[in-house]
Amino acid sequence: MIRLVDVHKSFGSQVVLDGLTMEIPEGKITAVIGPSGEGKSVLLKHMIGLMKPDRGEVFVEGENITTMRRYQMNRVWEKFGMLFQNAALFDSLTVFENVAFPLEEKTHLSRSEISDRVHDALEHVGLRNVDKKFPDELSGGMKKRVGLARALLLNPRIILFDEPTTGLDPIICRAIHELIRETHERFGYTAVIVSHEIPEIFDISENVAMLYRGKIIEQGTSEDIRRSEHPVVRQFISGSLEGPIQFI
Ligand SMILES: Nc1ncnc2c1ncn2[C@@H]1O[C@H](COP(=O)(O)OP(=O)(O)OP(=O)(O)O)[C@@H](O)[C@H]1O
Repeated sequence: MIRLVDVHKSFGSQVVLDGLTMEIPEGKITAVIGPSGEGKSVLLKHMIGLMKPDRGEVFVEGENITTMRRYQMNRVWEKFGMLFQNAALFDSLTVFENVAFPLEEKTHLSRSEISDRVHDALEHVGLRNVDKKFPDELSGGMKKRVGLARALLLNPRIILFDEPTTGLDPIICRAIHELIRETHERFGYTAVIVSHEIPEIFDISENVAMLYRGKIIEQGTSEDIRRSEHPVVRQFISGSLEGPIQFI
C-alpha cells in the first residue's frame, strides 16, 4: 500500500500538490485522472520518491520514505517497476538488451538464465522475433510492450504507469490495457496508472482517483466515479466545456 498524507509541493510560486492525502490499495489497479498539468506525474514521482514533498509524508508498504536517504531508497526502488510515457527505451540497445538491462544491473544471473527470463517476459507481452530490433524499428505500441516487459522482469510489487497509451490508436490502446489487466492478474502487483483514456481506463481499474487543484477530490470504484455528483468530476468525465473547470 502507498499512502500520502497532507503532501504539499510547489515549484516557485506554483502550487502543484496542496495538502494531498490518498491511499493506493495493495494488489489493485488504481487510475489517477485529472486535467492536463494538474500534477499527475508529479504525484507519481512522489509515490516512488523521485520527488520529495515540501511538507507532508509518503509511506510505501508502511515505511516512511519522506526523509529517506539515497542508499535507503535503493531498497525501496527494488519494489517498483515504472513504465514512462515514452517507454524510456535506450535507442542504441536492441530490444533484448533493453529488457535484459535491469537483470544485468541488479542480479548475478548467468547469460542463459538472463536470456530465458528476457524471452519469457517478451512472450508475456506478446512479442516474438524482435530481439535484435532497435527501438526505432518498432511501432509505438510495440515500444510500450517492450517497456512493460522490462518493468515486469524483476517481478516488482508495484508498477507505476505514466500515460501508458498516449499517442496510440484505439485498438492498440485497448490491447495495452488488456495486457496490463492480464499481467496484473497473473503477477498480482499493485498498479497506479495515470491516464487520459476516459472512459476506457475505467474498465480495467478497481479504484479511480481524481486530482484537481492539488488534491484528490473524489476516489472510489469506476462505478462510483461514473455516478459521481461532484460537478468537477462530472464535467471532466463527460468532456463538457461547461462547468467549473477553467481552461484557456
Ligand atoms: N521539475 C519541475 N520543475 C518545475 N515545474 C515542474 C516540474 N515538474 C512539474 N512541474 C510543473 O508542475 C505542473 C504539473 O505537471 P505534471 O507533469 O505533473 O502534470 P500532469 O497532470 O501529469 O499533466 P499531463 O496530463 O499534461 O501530462 C506543471 O505545471 C509543470 O510545469
